[in-house]
Amino acid sequence: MLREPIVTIQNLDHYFGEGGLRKQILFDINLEIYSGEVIILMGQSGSGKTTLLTLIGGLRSPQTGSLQVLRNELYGAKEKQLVKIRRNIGYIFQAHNLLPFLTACQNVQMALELHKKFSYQKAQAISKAMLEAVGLEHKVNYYPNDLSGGQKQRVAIARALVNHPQLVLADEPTAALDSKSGRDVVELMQHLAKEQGCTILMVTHDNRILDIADRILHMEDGHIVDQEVSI
Ligand SMILES: Nc1ncnc2c1ncn2[C@@H]1O[C@H](COP(=O)(O)OP(=O)(O)OP(=O)(O)O)[C@@H](O)[C@H]1O
Repeated sequence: MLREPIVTIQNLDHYFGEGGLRKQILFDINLEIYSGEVIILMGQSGSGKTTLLTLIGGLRSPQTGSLQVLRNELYGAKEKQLVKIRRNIGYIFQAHNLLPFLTACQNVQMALELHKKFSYQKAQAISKAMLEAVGLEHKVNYYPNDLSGGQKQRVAIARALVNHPQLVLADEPTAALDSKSGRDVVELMQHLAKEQGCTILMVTHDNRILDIADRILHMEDGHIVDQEVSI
């Protein structure tokens, strides 16, 4: 069976700054990511991992080359198109970015309501089910400040996956967690992603979770220098 890439990157460079301060950050990135893959992106601080992740996520615009995500070309795309593509991507960041004045359930529900396809009651039921899937059925009405770091990150995972996105981008999702919670959180992401058939691209410095990846990409000074495929 021919696998179709859901991300195709060709000759992508990226620069920050203007005039004399202009600095090249990414150099001729070429990459294909396939449906259902779990990919880990590693590399030293400043090597360009987050820049690449935010480009793929439509959070900044490509300046050169070609970047296709979920069959859309992002190079030259208008803000409106980028917003539409972002709705099909789940984001998980190091800081969970939960809204402190909303309960766990309301935080998840908010992501669903952006799609406006469900009634309030239906959205609430789906959000509760998602929190149950991440093992937080007893915490649905808790506020983020009353949850542990690992629990907050689980809520963030529930929020990222509740819309069944085809692509999940995670930037150091375990950085704020102890090793046991970190491991639990990525195993949960991997399990839910395989269940939903979505692709995960995760930036991490955490050597303890490398075994969950199908492929590991190494970045150095803005270049992808090496790829390892897990057996
Ligand atoms: N908005 C920006 N303006 C100017 N320079 C930036 C900007 N964002 C990132 N950079 C620079 O681009 C380079 C790559 O940053 P990036 O955050 O992509 O690296 P990273 O590999 O994710 O690093 P880390 O592991 O520390 O998060 C760094 O030198 C950084 O200082």
